Amino acid sequence: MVEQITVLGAGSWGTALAIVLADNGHNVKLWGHRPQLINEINETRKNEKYLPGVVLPEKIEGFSDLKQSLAGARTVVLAVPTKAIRGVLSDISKVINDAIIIVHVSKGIEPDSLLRISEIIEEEMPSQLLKDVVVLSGPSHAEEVSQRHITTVTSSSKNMAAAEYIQDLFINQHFRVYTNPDIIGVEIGGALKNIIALAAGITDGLGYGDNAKAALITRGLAEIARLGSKMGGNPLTFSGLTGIGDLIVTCTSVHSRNWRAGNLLGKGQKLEEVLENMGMVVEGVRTTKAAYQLARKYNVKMPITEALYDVLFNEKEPKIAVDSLMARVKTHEMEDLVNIMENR
Ligand SMILES: NC(=O)C1=CN([C@@H]2O[C@H](COP(=O)(O)OP(=O)(O)OC[C@H]3O[C@@H](n4cnc5c(N)ncnc54)[C@H](OP(=O)(O)O)[C@@H]3O)[C@@H](O)[C@H]2O)C=CC1
Ligand SMILES: O=C(CO)COP(=O)(O)O
Repeated sequence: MVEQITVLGAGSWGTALAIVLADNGHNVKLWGHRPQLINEINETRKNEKYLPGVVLPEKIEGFSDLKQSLAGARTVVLAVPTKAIRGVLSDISKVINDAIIIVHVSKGIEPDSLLRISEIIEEEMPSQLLKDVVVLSGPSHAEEVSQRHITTVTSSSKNMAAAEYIQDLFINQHFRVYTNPDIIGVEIGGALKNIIALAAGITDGLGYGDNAKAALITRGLAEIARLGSKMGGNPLTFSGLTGIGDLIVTCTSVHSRNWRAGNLLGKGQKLEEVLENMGMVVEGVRTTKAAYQLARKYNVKMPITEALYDVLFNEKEPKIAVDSLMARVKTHEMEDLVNIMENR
């Protein structure tokens, strides 16, 4: 069935997902807060800053007026950086009258409140305006999705019927969507992989090789699963697309902004300089702060996160942080896994 869907956020991911939906025959209203970018989208069928060279299908119409973009919307895809989410939700609730399904695609955790994005949505939206919250997450760089390269993601919600509805809207021959009822595990995996990608960029920037990256991916997964399971996620979710899958793609792809930011840090640039030059969101920085706080709250060992926290926020030299990780007290590789399985 052809639907009308609103995508909020005209950056790389919002625009790439609008393409998937338009390819599936849906009418897509793409909202961005900068009128100049929206004019460019409508007049040239391009979004050169975020997806250079990609031609946007005619079924995508750009809007800079939020109320107009939401008129008649039943399903709304929220594709803005996590730090913008509360503001955008508050604006949405002022301009809609009927309940909507929100599909969020952002990867982060809010520092201090330590809330996952679906929890922020439930907190911020009046309940009579919110039908369901679904998260769509997985190994999916916008650059490749916009070129119809094969991609797999996961749709998750407390309400499996809603997760399946979103699966149906997005799935096609090159964008395969699975479902998973474990929204906690899906959101935690998607958010925390950015921390490990920053660390992988740092080790690459320092000149270490593939062994270091493999170590980060596997030991990173151990600490993500350790925290995520304590928070109520299913340990098996971390071996799926939104866990190891997203870790692999983000730690190894030059498309990753988190990996690129880490790489520049490893080469000696300062954090402020790196973020200024990126021009796109690097979610892992804020999420490192949140994960550091979560590790303390849940009393979970997260050595990679803690080492990165010191590099980002305590001016620790990346090389010294790596050296201290390697000099930690020796331990049993599977200790974590045994504990996770026994605690369930
Ligand atoms: N890019 C990717 O491959 C993927 C990204 N994601 C996630 O999607 C989320 C969005 O990332 P992505 O699209 O890549 O980020 P980008 O940096 O590419 O784009 C972010 C967009 O959000 C806009 N924006 C920033 N602040 C606000 C605000 N207060 N109100 C409205 N719009 C705002 C930006 O506008 P402006 O131009 O003014 O800065 C820009 O259009 C992130 O959480 C990311 O982790 C998930 C999967 C894949
Ligand atoms: O989440 C992503 C791929 O799955 C995008 O990662 P970056 O934000 O690091 O580019």
